[in-house]
Amino acid sequence: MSAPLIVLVGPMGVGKSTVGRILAERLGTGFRDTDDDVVAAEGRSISDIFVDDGEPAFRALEKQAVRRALAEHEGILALGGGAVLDADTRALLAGLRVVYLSMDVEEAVKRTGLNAARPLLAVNPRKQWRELMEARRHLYEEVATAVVPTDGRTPDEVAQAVLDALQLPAPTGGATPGPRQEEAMPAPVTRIHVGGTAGTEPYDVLVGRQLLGELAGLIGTKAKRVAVIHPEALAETGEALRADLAGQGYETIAVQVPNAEEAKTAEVAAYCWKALGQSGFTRTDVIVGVGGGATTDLAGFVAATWLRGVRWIAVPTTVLAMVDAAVGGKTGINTAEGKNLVGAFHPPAGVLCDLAALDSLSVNDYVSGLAEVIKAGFIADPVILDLIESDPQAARTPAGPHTAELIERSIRVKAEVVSSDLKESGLREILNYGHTLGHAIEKNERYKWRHGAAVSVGMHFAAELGRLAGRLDDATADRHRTILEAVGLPLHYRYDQWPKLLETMKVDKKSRGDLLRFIVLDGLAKPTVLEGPDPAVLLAAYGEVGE
Ligand SMILES: NC(=O)c1ccc[n+]([C@@H]2O[C@H](COP(=O)([O-])OP(=O)(O)OC[C@H]3O[C@@H](n4cnc5c(N)ncnc54)[C@H](O)[C@@H]3O)[C@@H](O)[C@H]2O)c1
Ligand SMILES: O=C(O)C(=O)C[C@@H](O)[C@H](O)[C@H](O)COP(=O)(O)O
Repeated sequence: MSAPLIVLVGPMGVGKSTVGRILAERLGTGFRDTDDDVVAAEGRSISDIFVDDGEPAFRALEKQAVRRALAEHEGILALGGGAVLDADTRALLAGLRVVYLSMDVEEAVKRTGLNAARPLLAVNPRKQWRELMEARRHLYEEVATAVVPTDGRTPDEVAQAVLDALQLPAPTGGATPGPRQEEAMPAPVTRIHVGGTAGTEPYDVLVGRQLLGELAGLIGTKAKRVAVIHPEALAETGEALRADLAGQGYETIAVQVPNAEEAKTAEVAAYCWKALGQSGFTRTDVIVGVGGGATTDLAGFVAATWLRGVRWIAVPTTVLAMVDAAVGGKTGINTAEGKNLVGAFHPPAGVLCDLAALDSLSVNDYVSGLAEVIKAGFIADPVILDLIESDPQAARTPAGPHTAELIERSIRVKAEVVSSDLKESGLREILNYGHTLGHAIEKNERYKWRHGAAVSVGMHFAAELGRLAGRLDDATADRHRTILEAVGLPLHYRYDQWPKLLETMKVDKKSRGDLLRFIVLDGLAKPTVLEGPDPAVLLAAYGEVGE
């Protein structure tokens, strides 16, 4: 992976571009400016972007431009004045030679004045400058390996001061080697392969950080248009992705859909189809679904149905979507009669699980995703259960010591199953552990419960059913309660709702005619099907769950 030789940060007007060009010339390397990148990608000035779209929109574009430039550029890189406001950007600068070019307020007002090309200083420059610097100075200092004052110096003198501060001699020929290359190691990426079955293409699930650079490669060169479908909560991310892809030459649209289950409706699917139709989306074009499982289920379904199937890429941003929803090609929407009743098997062309996305999840949504992780533990990989039980509190946050391992292990479980049975003709049914009752609870709650919470209650029920049916030992059945409770997932639901839940379970996708079918365990990691259980056993199992 490449890294810039020197990164220049500092306030607007300090001379990063002028000094950067001089440094590039002296060091025999190239110069790049992320503000220029944004302007080129958008075809508008920065002032216009601020005025038309607002500062948050500009910051999102800037963040993508910085990320891309850091990954691609080996010379001198100047960042926009506010780039360091973003915590992810600051993290990306760790280990690089970063020089903060500073200047005092008098010099700043002299240099910037009422320059309309600098939108943040358009009114009362002296006061605004002070406020800006109060907010930013410590951030420049945080990322800098050297601070070089520019007051009273010519650009040539500043460039020399930078070389002196970094102890970099200007070479007599050729470029100076990149900075501390052994320290700027690429972040590890795990690649989990999903085999193609039933005439579908194989694909990979990538787990790591800074993965969005992989997107264009997955979209490929045959696509002319890309539609980024994202939920309201990820408006900034969706727009940043769209702008990044636009900067790479694709015609792009961002399609914002409601958060969570409200997106999984025929009306929202129709809204997406309309957006595709109006943009002239053809069979070679590509949909990117970025968001939680509800969004990836919808985006995949829209991809499956538009022109009878176009390629799509999943960018899951919740634990649940990474470990389950985005992998395996089950796409769909809900109807008034039940969960996921309309859908298609339509695998993605690739899945990018960028673990950094998890940092903005609410605890509730993070923990909800653990239900599917725990499911993978009970049906196939008990090491998952051991890891969670070793510190359940730590497992509740993305900062926990086993986050990446838990996610990767769960994806491997899913990948192995769907690689051999895409269309759920047998083995795949085991992934529905806890879902028969779980889906009925979701419907009963009009989808106000998170899927993971409902599946948690459903797994408790399945464990009790397995125990009462004489299949599951007490220790493993009890382990369901302790682990689910330890991470803060629910075990119980309203007892009086049983008749309604039973009715809904009759239209579960595993039912055959009037025969109810459940996934239960014959023992730890030994899932099996329980067909047509005695109604009295069902009720007794629910007796343990109902309250
Ligand atoms: N297709 C499958 O195989 C499969 C498997 C499991 C679950 N699912 C489906 O997945 C859905 C549940 O997915 P989920 O638990 O991810 O919920 P979700 O998609 O409803 O997301 C939960 C909330 O988090 C928001 N969000 C998403 N990413 C965020 C982020 N990084 N930061 C902040 N907020 C963020 C969403 O907008 C939403 O409001 C259900 O519809 C379920 O049926 C499908
Ligand atoms: O991938 C599967 O197969 C699953 O069953 C995974 C489940 O966790 C997921 O909730 C899935 O959407 C359920 O599918 P459904 O066919 O029961 O609607």
